[in-house]
Amino acid sequence: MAHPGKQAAALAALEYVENDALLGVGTGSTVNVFIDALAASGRRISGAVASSEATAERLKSHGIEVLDLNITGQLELYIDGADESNPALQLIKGGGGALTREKIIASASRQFICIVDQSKRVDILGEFPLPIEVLPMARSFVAREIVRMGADPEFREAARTDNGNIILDCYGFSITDPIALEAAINAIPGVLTNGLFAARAADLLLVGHDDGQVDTVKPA
Ligand SMILES: O=C(CO)[C@H](O)[C@H](O)COP(=O)(O)O
Repeated sequence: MAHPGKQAAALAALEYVENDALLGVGTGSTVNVFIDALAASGRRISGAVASSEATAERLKSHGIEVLDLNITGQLELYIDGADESNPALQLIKGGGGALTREKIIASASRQFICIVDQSKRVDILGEFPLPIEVLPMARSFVAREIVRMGADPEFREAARTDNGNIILDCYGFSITDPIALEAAINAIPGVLTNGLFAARAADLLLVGHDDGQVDTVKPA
């Protein structure tokens, strides 16, 4: 049973799904509730682009067709969770390691609705360690660059992304300018992407509370 706040946010997202929609679908426990609820709701969608192998498997298990982003073109709606959101709806994502595909699909979608429980809301991003997806041969080099930038990278042991890469979880970044930091980290050779969704923030945040209430939050 998912956390009640996650459950409430995921169910609220159903209201934004139109019949025959082509959806982008994120990754994680909140999204899993959304997928199961979507299937149970009887809403008919044309198909979905999945941000991870796990999400693709879950969608298929419900008989939802999984489509290739190269074929679909721009998507109307992307639904995904997050690890943190600030008032501008800039996010830290990647706790589940799917950040690169998530960022691609979010960027290829007209609207990005993010579903979280109340605990994910923060004033300043960075309490949650920032995940960075890195090509394996660049691991030590990128880690040294991150230390030079003032943070403390930790290799996520025994984890490989769906793209065959590794994750560095970075502690202690001072994220006062998320757009600048996102670009600076992405400029390090060997970095595929980092978990800051600042240049492409969410358009709407659905925040679920333990009592089942949901706040609908627009960027401040
Ligand atoms: O970014 C993600 C996966 O890469 C997830 O959206 C994020 O980790 C939140 O997960 P959950 O819904 O399980 O709390």
